[in-house]
Amino acid sequence: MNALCIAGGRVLRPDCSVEAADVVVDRDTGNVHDVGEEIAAEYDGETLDAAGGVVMPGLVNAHTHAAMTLLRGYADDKPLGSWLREDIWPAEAALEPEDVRAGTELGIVEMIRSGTTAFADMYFEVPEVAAAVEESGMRARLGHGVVTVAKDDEDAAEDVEESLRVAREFDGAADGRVRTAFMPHSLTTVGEEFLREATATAREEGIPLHFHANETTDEVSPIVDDYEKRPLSYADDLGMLSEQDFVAHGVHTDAEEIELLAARGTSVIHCPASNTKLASGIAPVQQMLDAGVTVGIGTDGAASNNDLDVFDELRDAAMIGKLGADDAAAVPAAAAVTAATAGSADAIGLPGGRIKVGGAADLIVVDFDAPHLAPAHDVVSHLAYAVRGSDVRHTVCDGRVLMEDREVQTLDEERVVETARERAASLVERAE
Ligand SMILES: N[C@@H](CCSC[C@H]1O[C@@H](n2cnc3c(=O)[nH]cnc32)[C@H](O)[C@@H]1O)C(=O)O
Ligand SMILES: [Zn+2]
Repeated sequence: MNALCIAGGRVLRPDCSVEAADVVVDRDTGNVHDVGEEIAAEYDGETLDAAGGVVMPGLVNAHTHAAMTLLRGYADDKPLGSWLREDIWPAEAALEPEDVRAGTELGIVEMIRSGTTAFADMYFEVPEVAAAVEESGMRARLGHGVVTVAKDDEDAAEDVEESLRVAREFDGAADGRVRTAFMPHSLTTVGEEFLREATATAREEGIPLHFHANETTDEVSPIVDDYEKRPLSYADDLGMLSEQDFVAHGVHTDAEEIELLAARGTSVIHCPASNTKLASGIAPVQQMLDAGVTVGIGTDGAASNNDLDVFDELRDAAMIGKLGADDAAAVPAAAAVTAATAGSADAIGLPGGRIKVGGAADLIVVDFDAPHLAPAHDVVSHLAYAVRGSDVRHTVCDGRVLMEDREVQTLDEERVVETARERAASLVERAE
Protein backbone atom coordinates (compact mmCIF):
# COMPACT_ATOMS: atom_id res chain seq x y z
CA MET A 1 0.00 0.00 0.00
CA ASN A 2 1.07 3.55 -0.78
CA ALA A 3 0.78 4.78 2.82
CA LEU A 4 0.84 8.17 4.46
CA CYS A 5 1.19 7.91 8.25
CA ILE A 6 0.14 10.78 10.47
CA ALA A 7 2.04 9.70 13.53
CA GLY A 8 2.38 10.55 17.20
CA GLY A 9 -0.64 12.76 17.75
CA ARG A 10 -4.00 12.62 19.48
CA VAL A 11 -6.97 11.96 17.23
CA LEU A 12 -10.42 13.58 17.40
CA ARG A 13 -12.99 10.86 16.75
CA PRO A 14 -16.49 11.45 15.31
CA ASP A 15 -18.06 11.33 18.81
CA CYS A 16 -15.62 14.11 19.88
CA SER A 17 -13.61 11.77 22.09
CA VAL A 18 -9.85 12.13 21.80
CA GLU A 19 -7.31 9.31 21.87
CA ALA A 20 -3.57 8.94 21.29
CA ALA A 21 -3.33 7.25 17.88
CA ASP A 22 -1.67 7.19 14.47
CA VAL A 23 -3.75 7.59 11.35
CA VAL A 24 -2.71 5.56 8.30
CA VAL A 25 -3.94 6.81 4.94
CA ASP A 26 -4.05 4.84 1.70
CA ARG A 27 -2.88 7.42 -0.80
CA ASP A 28 -4.17 5.46 -3.78
CA THR A 29 -7.77 5.47 -2.59
CA GLY A 30 -7.50 8.73 -0.65
CA ASN A 31 -9.18 7.02 2.32
CA VAL A 32 -8.25 6.37 5.93
CA HIS A 33 -6.90 2.82 6.13
CA ASP A 34 -6.45 2.46 9.86
CA VAL A 35 -6.48 4.37 13.14
CA GLY A 36 -4.66 2.94 16.17
CA GLU A 37 -2.05 3.33 18.81
CA GLU A 38 1.53 3.18 17.52
CA ILE A 39 0.63 1.50 14.23
CA ALA A 40 2.68 3.81 11.97
CA ALA A 41 5.80 1.64 12.31
CA GLU A 42 3.96 -1.23 10.59
CA TYR A 43 3.79 0.71 7.32
CA ASP A 44 6.36 1.96 4.81
CA GLY A 45 5.72 5.28 3.23
CA GLU A 46 5.67 8.96 3.97
CA THR A 47 5.18 10.16 7.56
CA LEU A 48 3.69 13.41 8.77
CA ASP A 49 4.79 14.25 12.29
CA ALA A 50 1.83 14.91 14.58
CA ALA A 51 3.73 14.80 17.90
CA GLY A 52 2.23 17.26 20.37
CA GLY A 53 -0.63 17.89 17.97
CA VAL A 54 -4.24 16.97 17.42
CA VAL A 55 -5.34 15.17 14.26
CA MET A 56 -8.87 16.14 13.32
CA PRO A 57 -11.11 16.17 10.26
CA GLY A 58 -10.39 19.02 7.86
CA LEU A 59 -12.76 21.93 8.36
CA VAL A 60 -15.43 22.45 5.72
CA ASN A 61 -16.36 25.99 4.70
CA ALA A 62 -19.91 25.31 3.60
CA HIS A 63 -20.77 28.73 2.20
CA THR A 64 -18.34 31.16 0.63
CA HIS A 65 -17.56 33.24 -2.42
CA ALA A 66 -13.82 32.52 -2.45
CA ALA A 67 -12.86 35.06 -5.10
CA MET A 68 -14.30 37.84 -2.95
CA THR A 69 -10.92 37.86 -1.19
CA LEU A 70 -10.13 40.47 -3.89
CA LEU A 71 -12.74 42.74 -2.25
CA ARG A 72 -11.55 42.16 1.33
CA GLY A 73 -11.80 45.50 3.11
CA TYR A 74 -13.17 47.21 -0.01
CA ALA A 75 -16.47 48.19 1.60
CA ASP A 76 -17.26 47.76 5.28
CA ASP A 77 -19.71 48.94 7.90
CA LYS A 78 -22.92 48.82 5.83
CA PRO A 79 -26.04 46.63 5.87
CA LEU A 80 -26.46 43.86 3.27
CA GLY A 81 -28.72 45.69 0.79
CA SER A 82 -26.68 48.85 0.36
CA TRP A 83 -23.38 47.00 0.71
CA LEU A 84 -24.29 44.76 -2.25
CA ARG A 85 -25.96 47.40 -4.42
CA GLU A 86 -23.69 50.38 -3.81
CA ASP A 87 -20.30 48.71 -3.53
CA ILE A 88 -20.01 45.00 -4.19
CA TRP A 89 -22.14 44.49 -7.30
CA PRO A 90 -20.65 47.49 -9.15
CA ALA A 91 -17.15 46.16 -8.40
CA GLU A 92 -18.12 42.63 -9.41
CA ALA A 93 -19.45 43.97 -12.72
CA ALA A 94 -15.84 44.77 -13.61
CA LEU A 95 -14.54 41.26 -12.76
CA GLU A 96 -12.62 39.41 -15.46
CA PRO A 97 -12.14 35.64 -15.51
CA GLU A 98 -8.49 36.10 -14.47
CA ASP A 99 -9.65 38.05 -11.40
CA VAL A 100 -11.88 35.18 -10.33
CA ARG A 101 -8.99 32.77 -10.79
CA ALA A 102 -6.63 34.96 -8.76
CA GLY A 103 -9.14 35.65 -6.00
CA THR A 104 -10.15 32.01 -5.72
CA GLU A 105 -6.51 30.90 -5.51
CA LEU A 106 -5.91 33.45 -2.76
CA GLY A 107 -8.98 32.19 -0.92
CA ILE A 108 -7.83 28.60 -1.33
CA VAL A 109 -4.34 29.34 0.01
CA GLU A 110 -5.92 31.04 3.00
CA MET A 111 -8.26 28.10 3.55
CA ILE A 112 -5.52 25.44 3.27
CA ARG A 113 -3.38 27.43 5.71
CA SER A 114 -6.22 27.58 8.23
CA GLY A 115 -7.14 23.91 8.01
CA THR A 116 -10.03 23.85 5.55
CA THR A 117 -10.09 20.91 3.15
CA ALA A 118 -13.41 21.48 1.38
CA PHE A 119 -15.75 24.34 0.58
CA ALA A 120 -18.97 25.30 -1.18
CA ASP A 121 -18.66 28.26 -3.51
CA MET A 122 -21.21 30.43 -5.30
CA TYR A 123 -19.72 32.80 -7.83
CA PHE A 124 -19.16 33.75 -11.47
CA GLU A 125 -16.70 32.27 -13.98
CA VAL A 126 -17.00 28.83 -12.47
CA PRO A 127 -14.56 27.22 -14.96
CA GLU A 128 -11.86 29.38 -13.35
CA VAL A 129 -12.97 28.37 -9.87
CA ALA A 130 -12.94 24.69 -10.84
CA ALA A 131 -9.45 25.00 -12.33
CA ALA A 132 -8.17 26.57 -9.11
CA VAL A 133 -9.75 23.79 -7.03
CA GLU A 134 -8.25 21.13 -9.29
CA GLU A 135 -4.76 22.58 -9.00
CA SER A 136 -4.99 23.10 -5.25
CA GLY A 137 -6.04 19.55 -4.34
CA MET A 138 -9.02 20.74 -2.29
CA ARG A 139 -12.56 19.44 -2.57
CA ALA A 140 -15.48 21.73 -3.42
CA ARG A 141 -19.11 22.02 -4.41
CA LEU A 142 -19.30 24.81 -6.99
CA GLY A 143 -22.02 26.77 -8.69
CA HIS A 144 -22.78 29.85 -10.73
CA GLY A 145 -24.83 32.38 -8.73
CA VAL A 146 -27.92 33.54 -10.63
CA VAL A 147 -29.49 36.99 -10.32
CA THR A 148 -32.47 37.83 -12.53
CA VAL A 149 -33.80 41.04 -10.98
CA ALA A 150 -32.92 44.16 -12.98
CA LYS A 151 -32.14 42.03 -16.05
CA ASP A 152 -34.21 41.74 -19.23
CA ASP A 153 -35.83 38.36 -19.80
CA GLU A 154 -33.21 37.16 -22.24
CA ASP A 155 -30.25 37.99 -19.99
CA ALA A 156 -32.07 36.55 -16.99
CA ALA A 157 -32.83 33.28 -18.81
CA GLU A 158 -29.22 33.09 -19.97
CA ASP A 159 -27.95 33.50 -16.37
CA VAL A 160 -30.23 30.66 -15.23
CA GLU A 161 -29.08 28.49 -18.14
CA GLU A 162 -25.43 29.21 -17.31
CA SER A 163 -25.95 27.96 -13.76
CA LEU A 164 -27.57 24.70 -14.93
CA ARG A 165 -24.89 24.31 -17.62
CA VAL A 166 -21.94 24.60 -15.21
CA ALA A 167 -23.70 22.29 -12.76
CA ARG A 168 -23.85 19.62 -15.47
CA GLU A 169 -20.45 20.23 -16.98
CA PHE A 170 -18.24 20.38 -13.90
CA ASP A 171 -19.84 17.73 -11.73
CA GLY A 172 -17.16 15.11 -11.08
CA ALA A 173 -14.25 17.28 -12.29
CA ALA A 174 -10.83 17.09 -10.61
CA ASP A 175 -11.06 13.31 -10.18
CA GLY A 176 -14.42 13.69 -8.50
CA ARG A 177 -13.25 16.30 -5.98
CA VAL A 178 -15.48 18.88 -7.65
CA ARG A 179 -19.23 18.50 -7.34
CA THR A 180 -21.77 21.12 -8.34
CA ALA A 181 -25.15 22.67 -7.58
CA PHE A 182 -27.68 24.98 -9.20
CA MET A 183 -27.27 28.24 -7.29
CA PRO A 184 -29.98 30.90 -7.52
CA HIS A 185 -28.61 33.83 -5.49
CA SER A 186 -31.67 34.24 -3.25
CA LEU A 187 -35.46 34.11 -3.13
CA THR A 188 -35.71 37.87 -3.71
CA THR A 189 -33.04 38.30 -6.41
CA VAL A 190 -34.36 35.56 -8.72
CA GLY A 191 -37.89 35.70 -10.16
CA GLU A 192 -40.53 33.15 -9.22
CA GLU A 193 -40.99 31.59 -12.69
CA PHE A 194 -37.25 31.21 -13.16
CA LEU A 195 -37.00 29.51 -9.77
CA ARG A 196 -39.92 27.19 -10.50
CA GLU A 197 -38.75 26.05 -13.92
CA ALA A 198 -35.06 25.73 -13.18
CA THR A 199 -35.71 23.88 -9.93
CA ALA A 200 -37.86 21.36 -11.82
CA THR A 201 -35.03 20.83 -14.29
CA ALA A 202 -32.48 20.49 -11.50
CA ARG A 203 -34.73 17.97 -9.73
CA GLU A 204 -35.10 15.85 -12.89
CA GLU A 205 -31.35 15.75 -13.30
CA GLY A 206 -30.53 15.18 -9.63
CA ILE A 207 -28.73 18.52 -9.28
CA PRO A 208 -28.79 19.98 -5.73
CA LEU A 209 -29.70 23.60 -4.97
CA HIS A 210 -27.87 26.16 -2.90
CA PHE A 211 -29.17 29.68 -2.23
CA HIS A 212 -29.16 32.52 0.32
CA ALA A 213 -32.34 32.44 2.40
CA ASN A 214 -33.84 34.51 5.22
CA GLU A 215 -30.58 36.40 5.66
CA THR A 216 -32.11 39.77 6.56
CA THR A 217 -35.60 41.00 7.43
CA ASP A 218 -35.50 42.80 4.04
CA GLU A 219 -35.47 39.37 2.41
CA VAL A 220 -38.39 38.13 4.45
CA SER A 221 -40.97 40.94 4.31
CA PRO A 222 -41.29 41.25 0.49
CA ILE A 223 -42.17 37.55 0.29
CA VAL A 224 -44.56 37.71 3.21
CA ASP A 225 -46.19 40.80 1.63
CA ASP A 226 -46.45 39.36 -1.90
CA TYR A 227 -47.28 35.74 -1.15
CA GLU A 228 -48.63 35.76 2.40
CA LYS A 229 -46.23 33.04 3.40
CA ARG A 230 -42.82 32.76 4.97
CA PRO A 231 -39.84 32.58 2.56
CA LEU A 232 -39.01 28.94 3.26
CA SER A 233 -42.60 27.90 2.75
CA TYR A 234 -42.49 29.84 -0.57
CA ALA A 235 -39.27 27.97 -1.43
CA ASP A 236 -40.91 24.68 -0.49
CA ASP A 237 -43.87 25.38 -2.78
CA LEU A 238 -41.36 25.92 -5.60
CA GLY A 239 -39.78 22.53 -4.83
CA MET A 240 -36.57 24.10 -3.56
CA LEU A 241 -36.20 22.23 -0.28
CA SER A 242 -34.92 18.69 -0.69
CA GLU A 243 -32.48 16.55 1.20
CA GLN A 244 -29.64 17.46 -1.16
CA ASP A 245 -30.24 21.20 -0.88
CA PHE A 246 -28.58 23.64 1.48
CA VAL A 247 -29.43 27.24 2.24
CA ALA A 248 -27.06 29.92 3.48
CA HIS A 249 -27.81 32.00 6.59
CA GLY A 250 -31.38 31.18 7.69
CA VAL A 251 -31.14 34.02 10.20
CA HIS A 252 -34.79 35.04 10.28
CA THR A 253 -36.44 31.63 10.37
CA ASP A 254 -39.44 30.97 12.57
CA ALA A 255 -40.33 27.73 14.37
CA GLU A 256 -42.49 26.48 11.50
CA GLU A 257 -39.74 27.10 8.98
CA ILE A 258 -37.28 25.21 11.17
CA GLU A 259 -39.72 22.29 11.32
CA LEU A 260 -40.06 22.45 7.54
CA LEU A 261 -36.27 22.30 7.10
CA ALA A 262 -36.08 19.32 9.44
CA ALA A 263 -38.94 17.54 7.65
CA ARG A 264 -37.41 18.09 4.20
CA GLY A 265 -33.85 17.27 5.31
CA THR A 266 -32.58 20.58 3.93
CA SER A 267 -29.41 21.86 5.62
CA VAL A 268 -28.60 25.34 6.84
CA ILE A 269 -25.19 26.96 6.60
CA HIS A 270 -24.64 29.29 9.51
CA CYS A 271 -22.41 32.30 8.76
CA PRO A 272 -22.09 34.07 12.12
CA ALA A 273 -19.35 36.58 11.25
CA SER A 274 -21.11 37.84 8.11
CA ASN A 275 -24.43 38.01 9.98
CA THR A 276 -22.77 40.04 12.73
CA LYS A 277 -20.79 42.35 10.48
CA LEU A 278 -23.74 43.20 8.22
CA ALA A 279 -25.95 43.33 11.35
CA SER A 280 -28.27 40.84 9.63
CA GLY A 281 -29.27 39.20 12.91
CA ILE A 282 -28.62 36.10 15.01
CA ALA A 283 -29.60 32.72 13.55
CA PRO A 284 -31.53 30.37 15.89
CA VAL A 285 -28.82 27.71 15.66
CA GLN A 286 -29.57 25.83 18.86
CA GLN A 287 -33.26 25.59 17.87
CA MET A 288 -32.22 24.20 14.49
CA LEU A 289 -29.97 21.63 16.12
CA ASP A 290 -32.73 20.69 18.57
CA ALA A 291 -35.14 20.21 15.65
CA GLY A 292 -32.67 17.88 13.93
CA VAL A 293 -31.66 20.24 11.11
CA THR A 294 -28.17 19.58 9.72
CA VAL A 295 -26.20 22.75 10.42
CA GLY A 296 -22.92 23.56 8.66
CA ILE A 297 -20.61 26.55 9.09
CA GLY A 298 -19.54 29.04 6.42
CA THR A 299 -17.46 32.19 6.34
CA ASP A 300 -19.42 33.77 3.48
CA GLY A 301 -17.20 35.95 1.29
CA ALA A 302 -14.11 37.69 2.63
CA ALA A 303 -15.73 41.08 2.00
CA SER A 304 -18.21 40.48 4.82
CA ASN A 305 -16.07 38.59 7.34
CA ASN A 306 -13.17 39.54 6.54
CA ASP A 307 -11.25 36.26 6.55
CA LEU A 308 -11.84 32.66 5.54
CA ASP A 309 -10.66 31.09 8.82
CA VAL A 310 -13.26 28.46 9.78
CA PHE A 311 -11.78 28.14 13.29
CA ASP A 312 -12.72 31.78 13.79
CA GLU A 313 -16.14 31.04 12.42
CA LEU A 314 -16.90 28.05 14.61
CA ARG A 315 -15.83 30.04 17.62
CA ASP A 316 -18.24 32.81 16.57
CA ALA A 317 -20.94 30.17 16.11
CA ALA A 318 -20.46 28.98 19.69
CA MET A 319 -20.27 32.50 21.15
CA ILE A 320 -23.16 34.06 19.22
CA GLY A 321 -25.24 30.90 19.62
CA LYS A 322 -25.18 31.50 23.37
CA LEU A 323 -26.01 35.17 23.01
CA GLY A 324 -28.88 34.38 20.63
CA ALA A 325 -30.33 31.69 22.89
CA ASP A 326 -29.66 33.73 26.05
CA ASP A 327 -28.13 30.55 27.39
CA ALA A 328 -24.43 29.88 27.99
CA ALA A 329 -25.09 26.18 27.49
CA ALA A 330 -26.31 26.69 23.91
CA VAL A 331 -24.07 25.66 20.97
CA PRO A 332 -21.45 24.01 23.21
CA ALA A 333 -17.89 23.36 22.03
CA ALA A 334 -18.55 19.89 20.63
CA ALA A 335 -21.60 21.10 18.70
CA ALA A 336 -19.62 23.92 17.09
CA VAL A 337 -16.70 21.64 16.16
CA THR A 338 -19.10 19.02 14.77
CA ALA A 339 -20.99 21.65 12.75
CA ALA A 340 -17.76 22.86 11.10
CA THR A 341 -16.67 19.32 10.20
CA ALA A 342 -19.30 16.57 9.83
CA GLY A 343 -22.22 19.03 9.74
CA SER A 344 -20.72 21.08 6.93
CA ALA A 345 -19.56 18.05 4.93
CA ASP A 346 -22.99 16.40 5.19
CA ALA A 347 -24.78 19.66 4.41
CA ILE A 348 -22.93 20.19 1.15
CA GLY A 349 -22.92 16.49 0.31
CA LEU A 350 -19.17 15.92 0.15
CA PRO A 351 -17.10 13.18 1.78
CA GLY A 352 -15.08 14.03 4.89
CA GLY A 353 -15.92 15.64 8.19
CA ARG A 354 -14.96 12.64 10.32
CA ILE A 355 -11.86 10.53 10.83
CA LYS A 356 -12.94 6.93 10.41
CA VAL A 357 -11.57 3.85 8.70
CA GLY A 358 -12.76 3.76 5.10
CA GLY A 359 -13.72 7.46 5.18
CA ALA A 360 -12.08 10.19 3.13
CA ALA A 361 -8.61 11.17 4.32
CA ASP A 362 -9.45 14.87 4.59
CA LEU A 363 -7.70 15.82 7.81
CA ILE A 364 -5.49 18.34 9.51
CA VAL A 365 -2.94 18.41 12.31
CA VAL A 366 -3.30 21.24 14.80
CA ASP A 367 -0.21 22.20 16.79
CA PHE A 368 -1.02 22.37 20.50
CA ASP A 369 2.39 23.63 21.67
CA ALA A 370 1.48 27.32 21.48
CA PRO A 371 1.20 29.39 24.70
CA HIS A 372 -2.42 30.28 23.98
CA LEU A 373 -3.23 26.54 24.04
CA ALA A 374 -1.64 25.80 27.42
CA PRO A 375 -2.77 24.10 29.52
CA ALA A 376 -4.98 21.74 27.54
CA HIS A 377 -7.59 20.52 30.00
CA ASP A 378 -9.99 19.77 27.19
CA VAL A 379 -8.99 19.39 23.54
CA VAL A 380 -12.48 20.01 22.16
CA SER A 381 -12.83 23.18 24.23
CA HIS A 382 -9.58 24.46 22.71
CA LEU A 383 -10.69 23.57 19.18
CA ALA A 384 -13.84 25.60 19.70
CA TYR A 385 -12.61 28.52 21.77
CA ALA A 386 -8.83 28.93 21.59
CA VAL A 387 -7.31 27.46 18.40
CA ARG A 388 -6.68 29.76 15.44
CA GLY A 389 -6.24 28.85 11.82
CA SER A 390 -2.56 29.72 12.12
CA ASP A 391 -2.13 26.80 14.58
CA VAL A 392 -2.71 24.31 11.76
CA ARG A 393 0.52 22.51 10.94
CA HIS A 394 -0.42 20.06 8.15
CA THR A 395 -3.42 19.86 5.81
CA VAL A 396 -4.34 16.67 3.92
CA CYS A 397 -7.18 16.25 1.41
CA ASP A 398 -8.11 13.05 -0.43
CA GLY A 399 -4.93 11.50 0.97
CA ARG A 400 -2.71 14.20 -0.55
CA VAL A 401 -0.62 16.59 1.56
CA LEU A 402 -1.72 20.14 0.71
CA MET A 403 0.33 21.81 3.46
CA GLU A 404 3.27 20.41 5.39
CA ASP A 405 4.80 22.31 8.31
CA ARG A 406 2.87 25.41 7.17
CA GLU A 407 4.27 25.22 3.61
CA VAL A 408 1.53 25.00 1.01
CA GLN A 409 2.55 22.22 -1.38
CA THR A 410 0.14 22.54 -4.27
CA LEU A 411 0.06 26.26 -5.08
CA ASP A 412 2.91 28.76 -5.11
CA GLU A 413 1.81 30.92 -2.21
CA GLU A 414 4.05 33.89 -3.01
CA ARG A 415 2.89 34.04 -6.62
CA VAL A 416 -0.76 33.64 -5.61
CA VAL A 417 -0.61 36.52 -3.13
CA GLU A 418 1.27 38.79 -5.53
CA THR A 419 -1.10 38.10 -8.44
CA ALA A 420 -4.13 38.70 -6.23
CA ARG A 421 -2.71 42.05 -5.08
CA GLU A 422 -2.14 43.14 -8.67
CA ARG A 423 -5.55 41.99 -9.91
CA ALA A 424 -7.33 43.59 -6.95
CA ALA A 425 -5.64 46.93 -7.60
CA SER A 426 -6.61 46.98 -11.28
CA LEU A 427 -10.14 45.71 -10.52
CA VAL A 428 -10.77 48.59 -8.16
CA GLU A 429 -9.43 51.06 -10.75
CA ARG A 430 -11.72 49.65 -13.44
CA ALA A 431 -14.71 49.69 -11.08
CA GLU A 432 -14.33 53.39 -10.27
N1 LIG B 1 -24.56 36.02 -11.65
C1 LIG B 1 -24.81 36.83 -10.48
C2 LIG B 1 -23.70 36.62 -9.46
C3 LIG B 1 -24.08 36.03 -8.19
S1 LIG B 1 -22.68 35.28 -7.41
C4 LIG B 1 -23.06 35.41 -5.75
C5 LIG B 1 -23.23 36.79 -5.22
O1 LIG B 1 -23.46 36.74 -3.83
C6 LIG B 1 -22.97 37.96 -3.30
N2 LIG B 1 -22.86 37.89 -1.83
C7 LIG B 1 -21.76 37.85 -1.05
N3 LIG B 1 -22.08 37.78 0.25
C8 LIG B 1 -23.42 37.80 0.30
C9 LIG B 1 -24.36 37.75 1.37
O2 LIG B 1 -24.06 37.72 2.57
N4 LIG B 1 -25.67 37.75 1.01
C10 LIG B 1 -26.08 37.80 -0.26
N5 LIG B 1 -25.22 37.86 -1.29
C11 LIG B 1 -23.92 37.85 -1.01
C12 LIG B 1 -21.69 38.15 -4.03
O3 LIG B 1 -21.23 39.46 -3.96
C13 LIG B 1 -22.07 37.72 -5.44
O4 LIG B 1 -22.50 38.80 -6.21
C14 LIG B 1 -24.94 38.27 -10.96
O5 LIG B 1 -25.17 38.49 -12.12
O6 LIG B 1 -24.82 39.20 -10.15
ZN1 LIG C 1 -23.10 34.51 0.64
